[in-house]
This record gives sequence, structure tokens and C-alpha cells, in this order.
Amino acid sequence: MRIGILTGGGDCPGLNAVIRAVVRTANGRYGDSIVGFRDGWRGLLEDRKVQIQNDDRVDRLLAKGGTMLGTARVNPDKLQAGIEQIKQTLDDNGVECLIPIGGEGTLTAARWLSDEGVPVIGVPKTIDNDIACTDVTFGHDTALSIATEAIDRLHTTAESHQRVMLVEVMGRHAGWIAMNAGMASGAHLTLVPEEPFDVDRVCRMIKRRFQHGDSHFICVVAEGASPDPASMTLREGGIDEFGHKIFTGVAQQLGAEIERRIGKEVRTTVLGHIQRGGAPTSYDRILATRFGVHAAEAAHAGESGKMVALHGTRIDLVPLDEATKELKRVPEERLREAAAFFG
Ligand SMILES: Nc1ncnc2c1ncn2[C@@H]1O[C@H](COP(=O)(O)OP(=O)(O)OP(=O)(O)O)[C@@H](O)[C@H]1O
Ligand SMILES: O=P(O)(O)OC[C@H]1O[C@](O)(CO)[C@@H](O)[C@@H]1O
Ligand SMILES: [Mg+2]
Repeated sequence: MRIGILTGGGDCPGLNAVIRAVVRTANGRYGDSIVGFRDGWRGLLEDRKVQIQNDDRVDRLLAKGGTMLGTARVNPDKLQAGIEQIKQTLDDNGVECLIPIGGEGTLTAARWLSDEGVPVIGVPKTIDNDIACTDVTFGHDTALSIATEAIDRLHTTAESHQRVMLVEVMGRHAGWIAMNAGMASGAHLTLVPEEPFDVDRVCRMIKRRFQHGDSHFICVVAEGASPDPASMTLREGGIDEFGHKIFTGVAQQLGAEIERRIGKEVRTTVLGHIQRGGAPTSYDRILATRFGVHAAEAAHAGESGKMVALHGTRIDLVPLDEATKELKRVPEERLREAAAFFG
């Protein structure tokens, strides 16, 4: 059998571990050959590929961050217009099943292809952990560890200067990184995209904490968090060529507003792409590896239109249709748990 593989959307620690596991399983167990397409869907539109051998080089990918195949975003309209080209490239390369590894965008495109009759098995990735139908995506644990360590460090410098520290973490539509990192590092407030925040309430919490004699205030802010429009207006950034909202720095703007309203000294740290770079944690290496093994097995078993998913400790197959219907946001009860430590 011949399997195609690609990585799409933002990179994420563990992508290489999936590629390695697909190759080791499909080739080692069944003698399948694997062709990798470069730079996400773009590689399929432009027929840019690499034959991936089951060799030492691939074996050493386990702990390496990033993706050996490269990744890219493609305007969804251009992608749709190129669907015949993609099918042609797959035919020309004798691909019998495609394994796209990506977030909700990549997996939505995978679903289109599957609807067009192309055998596809998706693998969910994203540090944001916002893919439905799977308990967790690989990459999240690594990003969380990096964010937690950073916030741990901010505690000591904030205490020394009696400052308010705002830490902006990734999380475009969902606040999983913010909420989990906030809880793991003992932050005093976490702001997430799921709930608009009220600036006056944030200011009241800060004032109260200092009035009680506490010496610092740490607030984790997801990049996609936004204020209640009645309480503050964020700068507009517009939409990029791939259809994504351009963020204008919510933490920085909130920090300026806090200083203006209550005169407290604020410092803002934006963790940015540091959260996505470097080696995956052992948890992510294992999850990515298990996803890769199961994706290869599913492809070989003739499954299609499915995504591998973690349920408890088991890896299952779920319909791509279900997985791409809506994003997995932080539910109310998790926000309530986190709120027990606010203030
Ligand atoms: N709604 C959509 N329908 C079809 N294809 C899409 C859609 N959204 C995105 N895509 C395609 O999938 C590619 C990857 O999507 P996107 O940039 O959102 O990354 P992703 O896979 O969701 O990962 P990330 O977690 O970084 O967002 C896009 O560049 C585009 O080609
Ligand atoms: O690498 P880029 O294109 O700046 O994308 C950043 C986005 O990708 C993610 O890391 C993953 O979806 C988001 O958290 C973030 O908003
Ligand atoms: Mg996306």
C-alpha cells in the first residue's frame, strides 16, 4: 500500500513523532511505502513531496520539535479551487490513503477530500487543545509545561516589585492553555475567550488583593480573550489572507487600561511561539506516537473519513464529520473550578 502524509496549520511539538510512528508501523509492519507532501496542502497543490524511508533519520524524529515536512496555511478558497489538482497529485503518486495531521482547518479540508471520495485518516494536532471528539491533542502538554514554567518565574519577580503581571498565552478560540497554565502555576486570575471580561472587575480584584497585604498579582490572558464591549474596546486588527482574525495584543492593552484606572504598576509578557517550539514532553511523544500507530493501522484496514482520538486511555476512530462540527471550548464547570483560586 502507498500512504501519503502531510502536516498543516501551525506547527506543534509531536508532529515528527506522528510521522515516525506512521512510517515505523506502516512500513515496518506491512511493508507500505510512505510519501510526504511538503508544506501542508500546498505540497499537494504543487506536487512537492519526499519519499520517507524507515531509517535511522526517521527514527531520531521522536524528540524533535517542528515538522520535517514543513507546514503552511493556504487560503481555503484557493484550496477548494484546487481540489481537482490535489486529487490528480494523489493519483500521480499512487496514494491510496492520505494522513493529514493538523488542526480544525486541516481536518475540515481532510473532510472535504473524504467527501470527494479520497481515502483519508486525520490526526488531530494543536497546542490549543480545541479539537472536538478527542480528550486531548498532542502539543498541548508541551505548551502547558512551557507556560507554567514561565509563570512560575514571573511570580518571584512580581513579588519582589509588588507588581501586576499579565502573561499572554496562545489560545485563539479556546482558553485551555490559559486555564490549565493558570491553575498549574497558581495565577490569581485567568481570562479566556469563552467569557468576555469586565475591566472594572479585574481592577477590583487587583486592588482587593493588595489591600489584603498580598504583594503581587498574576493574570494569565489567552490571546483570544476579549473584554465586554461595555468595559473596554480593543484595537481592531482585521482578518489575514487565510481568514484568521489578526490579534492586536489583548494583554498589553489591558495592562495599559489597568495602569490608567488604578495606577498600579503593570508588566506584560507575551509568550508567543516559544510555547510551540522545541522538543515535545514525554506525554506528547507518547500520545503522538500512539496516534501515528493507530492512523497507520486504520489506513491499512481500509478505514476512511475518520480521525484518531484519545478517549480516556484508549485510542479510537471518530468520524471527521463529528470532529470538525465545532471546536472544543473550555466548559463552564472547568471555568468554575479555576475561579475558586481567583483573587
Ligand atoms: N473551513 C475550512 N474549510 C476547508 N479548508 C480549510 C478551512 N479552514 C482552513 N482550511 C485549510 O486548512 C489549512 C490549515 O488551517 P488552519 O490555518 O486553520 O490551521 P489548522 O490546521 O486549523 O491548525 P491551527 O491549530 O494552527 O489553526 C488552511 O490553510 C486551509 O488551506
Ligand atoms: O504561527 P501563526 O501563524 O502565527 O499562528 C498562531 C496560532 O497558531 C496556534 O498556535 C495554533 O492554533 C494558535 O494558538 C495561534 O493563534
Ligand atoms: Mg485553525
